Amino acid sequence: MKSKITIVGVPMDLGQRNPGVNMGPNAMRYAGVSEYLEGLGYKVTDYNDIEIGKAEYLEDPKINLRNLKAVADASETLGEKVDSIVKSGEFPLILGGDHSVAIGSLAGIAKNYKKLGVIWYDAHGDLNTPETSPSGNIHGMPLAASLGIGHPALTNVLNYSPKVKPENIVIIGARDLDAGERELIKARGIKVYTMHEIDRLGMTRVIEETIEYLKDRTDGVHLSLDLDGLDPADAPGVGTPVIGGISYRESHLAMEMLAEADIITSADFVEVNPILDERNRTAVVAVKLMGSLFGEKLL
Ligand SMILES: NC(=[NH2+])NCCC[C@H](N)C(=O)O
Repeated sequence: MKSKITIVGVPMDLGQRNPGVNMGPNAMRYAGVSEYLEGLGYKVTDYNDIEIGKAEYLEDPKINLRNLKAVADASETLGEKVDSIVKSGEFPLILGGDHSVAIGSLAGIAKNYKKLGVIWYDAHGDLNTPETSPSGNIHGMPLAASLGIGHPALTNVLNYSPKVKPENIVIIGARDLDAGERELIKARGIKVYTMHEIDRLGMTRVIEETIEYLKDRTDGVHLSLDLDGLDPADAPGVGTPVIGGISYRESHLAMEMLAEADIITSADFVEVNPILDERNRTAVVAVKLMGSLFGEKLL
């Protein structure tokens, strides 16, 4: 793991409809993210928040993409920032914001790798396109966009596409996949550990297999962790909760094993919504998971 971490806050809430997720970065700051990681021996710089535009008051009803322009603009800004962080040899830690922020993070990160791997830790696949999306919410589309599937304003951030290849992706925690997403997963051969596999195999084996799968085929691995991957009992402050999720402890185990294998080169933690939370619990969970990801030991 790199010894310097640069935090970028992305107060993005335009990729979905719940107000409050724009406060996610500050919720994690309030939970002490910088101090916590500094306590583990890292040099942490908080770049503060990138600028997010306004929700669109004039939407094009013909395209099923809410706030397309503002999300695309923010993705460009974030992409450039993240690219420069990677180039200066630091670990980019992106704090969301809704999951549409991953479009920008992946744009900036993937520029620096030939075969970037992605672990998508999430209840959802986020593999929708304007054609398949039941909601028009862009936070349900970032993984598809990064594969080069969807609207050009989202697939071509930083002027290249795709950012990742389907065979370099592992989705962990899926339990709410739309019909179009299931088709895409099958058609592109994306590796998915649904809750069913996690229950059957146990998290230990899921992560062992994930590491084994990604280790040789990739030259860097981005972890995109949506707090709704966890069970809402452990992470209630999210906009699209789905029951039957990954437990708090299983998630720590996953982070601990990833730390031990030392394969993660960048990360985003997204969808923390303090309005929907209970006394900032979900942000605290996020920060603790980061601790394990960055090597905190129980003993
Ligand atoms: N990152 C998220 N929380 N995504 C939720 C997506 C929900 C649903 N599949 C949609 O596309 O609208």
